Amino acid sequence: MPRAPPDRRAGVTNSSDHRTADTAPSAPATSTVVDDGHPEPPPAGDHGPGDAVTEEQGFLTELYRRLDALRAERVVLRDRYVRHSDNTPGGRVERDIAYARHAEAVQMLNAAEDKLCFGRLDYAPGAGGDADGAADADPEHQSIHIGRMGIFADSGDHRQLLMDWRAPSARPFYVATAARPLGIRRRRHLQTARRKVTAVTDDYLDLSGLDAAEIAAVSGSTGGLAGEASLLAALQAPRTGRMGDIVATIQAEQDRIIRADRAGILVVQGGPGTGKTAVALHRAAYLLYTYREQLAQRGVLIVGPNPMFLRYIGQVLPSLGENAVVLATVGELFPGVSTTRTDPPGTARLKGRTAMNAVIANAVLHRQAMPARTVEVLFAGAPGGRLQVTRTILRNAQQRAWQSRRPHNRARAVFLKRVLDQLVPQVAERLGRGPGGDLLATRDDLDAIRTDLRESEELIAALAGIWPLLTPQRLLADLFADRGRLAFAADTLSPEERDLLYRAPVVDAADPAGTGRPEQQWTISDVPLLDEAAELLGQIPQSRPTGPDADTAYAEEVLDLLHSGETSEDEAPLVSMLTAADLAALHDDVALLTSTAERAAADREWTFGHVIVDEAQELSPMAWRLIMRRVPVRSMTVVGDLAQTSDPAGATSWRRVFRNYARGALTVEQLTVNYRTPAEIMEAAEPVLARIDPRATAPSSVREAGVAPWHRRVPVRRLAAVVADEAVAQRPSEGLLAVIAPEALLDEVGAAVQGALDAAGQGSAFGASVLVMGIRQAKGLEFDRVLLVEPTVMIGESDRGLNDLYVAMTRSTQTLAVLHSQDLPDVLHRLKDGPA
Ligand SMILES: Nc1ncnc2c1ncn2[C@@H]1O[C@H](COP(=O)(O)OP(=O)(O)OP(=O)(O)O)[C@@H](O)[C@H]1O
Repeated sequence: MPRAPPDRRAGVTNSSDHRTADTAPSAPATSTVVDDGHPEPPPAGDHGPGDAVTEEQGFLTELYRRLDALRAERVVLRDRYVRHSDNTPGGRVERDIAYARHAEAVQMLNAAEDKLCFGRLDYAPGAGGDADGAADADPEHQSIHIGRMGIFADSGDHRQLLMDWRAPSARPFYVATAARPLGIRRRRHLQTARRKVTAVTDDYLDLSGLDAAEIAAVSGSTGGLAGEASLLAALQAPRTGRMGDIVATIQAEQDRIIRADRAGILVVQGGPGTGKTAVALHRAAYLLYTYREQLAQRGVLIVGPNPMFLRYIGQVLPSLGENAVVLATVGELFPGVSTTRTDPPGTARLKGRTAMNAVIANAVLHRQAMPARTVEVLFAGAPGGRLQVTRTILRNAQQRAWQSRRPHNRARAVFLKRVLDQLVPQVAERLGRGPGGDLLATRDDLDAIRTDLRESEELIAALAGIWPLLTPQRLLADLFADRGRLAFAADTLSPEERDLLYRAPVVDAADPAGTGRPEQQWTISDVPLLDEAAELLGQIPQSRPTGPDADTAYAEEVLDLLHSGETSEDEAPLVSMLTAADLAALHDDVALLTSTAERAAADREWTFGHVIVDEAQELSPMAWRLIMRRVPVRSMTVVGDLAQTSDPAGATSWRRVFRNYARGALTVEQLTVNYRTPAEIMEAAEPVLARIDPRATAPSSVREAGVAPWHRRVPVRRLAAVVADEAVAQRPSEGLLAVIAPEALLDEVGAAVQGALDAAGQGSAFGASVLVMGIRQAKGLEFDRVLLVEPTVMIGESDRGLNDLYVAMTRSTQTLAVLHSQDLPDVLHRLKDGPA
């Protein structure tokens, strides 16, 4: 049963009762539906019954014919390149580039197959060239069809058959209203199934050309949300576990966010189901289309809360023909580490604090601490057969290394060089001094001594212990496993806080040193710390790099030396003309052979052209530091809901989160219409939201489900069994049922549900239609039905338990039932009594 939201076109406003010209009541709409057995009155104006569908079917058939032809052409071109190569390196590169280009085009054409065309704009008479996009319209019919991609006719004039939804000319399809028709007379929504038109709905935006009878015929019909019939059909459809695109039904204010300027940080705050994820993904597609040159090279990074969520959204961009995107959780943002482990709440909160910067910087400093007394090293050429590596020598070298301002691993070269420089005269002493007190050693003698010192294993081993090469993993594993190191590095933290960081080393045969096997212990909150450590440590210089890395490494090394004043004069002119990127670019032809997304995902220092963060409220301040390093241009879209924050280190204010990053370019938008959760469930969830934040307003639901959410109390010993029976009873024939339970009950409930499904002969596993999960996995997802178990325990499991309850309640698109043995939390008083 459709239900009008308070402001039907206002998906985004700054306050719920704010109306602008854009949100004025829309024009009437008429529908023609075929093949569902319920034809509605014919559209007024241009067509008789069924004419519209027939007309559009003719167009669609022609369009698919063209799509097939384009695909066939591209397949031929692609396959020709598989066979073609002149077998020179240049020829192979040319072949691979051409192959990749044609393969990508084929992929894009394949992706456009479903719902290729979903709309049409007819321009008002005289609007012609003035109307936005009129120049692209069919000159004869003054109309243009809108779809997933741009397609031109094969004929000589290369007439545009289909306009890409992202083109500026397609914009009126999403934003034109009766109050602001933008030169559009009629907007038509097409519903299609495979290659067949199933329904056509028209909005008349400019009634001036119609006579009184025509106006009467088109008035009094549905009106309201743009493309209401298509929208409601999409919203009512059973869920598949994969998010779909919304290109056909984007609402005006969602469109404003999708097409917002690329520069700066755009924060989209919105309650559950308001389309934040959908909008963020379509914005990525829009940006990749509009700024293709820049973004195809640098790529777009999308950060989501967990791997299940990334799988859920993973199809949306490919279905829009876009692939230059990296999807990752925070646990995957440090190449070489991939973790879903979490820390206990207190530890996670602490590791998320910016105070950890200083802890890590101190941990590095601790590894550069000089010994308390002179280090003696066996060396045959030294007086007495021992080198005296004094504290003065070491301190001088340490100072020079610090002055170089290089990260630890690269400053080490400066440190070693300075120590050697100071040891050379000590050895040269053996050759004696002249009458004036000068060393007798010649320049050649000094060079030979330096070489001997450099090759002395004893000396190198001694110095390696004083200024060791370190990976971020080694630094952190050593820090967490050693209370002494923690006491030095975390001196600003309390002893209790240091205890939270301490992690007893895992000792096993494969790790005799007993410092643990960090790769098995990393948690999501460690990942930003590893990244911070990587910044301070720098890469470990490769002794003999090969391939493209060799050029980059060499160039960087040379440039570093130049900047630190360590170069000899004859090196300077050469390097001053080059950047590291210039040198690395010599090998770009090789790099091209892997996709932007693959290269970006594997490179910690990769910077993206745009970064999108979903469920952004969950990120800690340390995680934000990591993300900001990936996007120095600060072109970002951040979507989230402060009322849904679960993470103990998560956000409570957007302005606070971005205070130090936005450089004045921060925009906060609100979404206020809930497309997912039915009104009955939102009503029951309102007191929960009011308890989380009394000032917050729940988003208004776009529809009702016709079923009130309910609860039932059962004895504790029967809880799991009752949940299981209910899951069997409610299991939908199409769509998904989620059982969301507190972590403490997950195993028991999971086993009971599994057993009941088996007993009922409904599949060996949960199959596709019943899922049992905790709140962390449910984040961002949606299901047709939700069974919520023991809310009181859920609330007690976390500092942000009420937020978790709010998230769990709002995952459903149809029904919600709560089963519990403990008292129902008072915030759930609006739930009806369920069946006994
Ligand atoms: N304009 C639209 N047309 C069709 N479907 C839409 C539209 N906007 C949103 N939806 C649908 O509404 C549902 C909720 O959207 P989405 O998951 O993006 O919301 P959200 O704000 O990210 O939710 P949450 O914060 O609760 O995770 C999805 O099924 C999405 O496809």
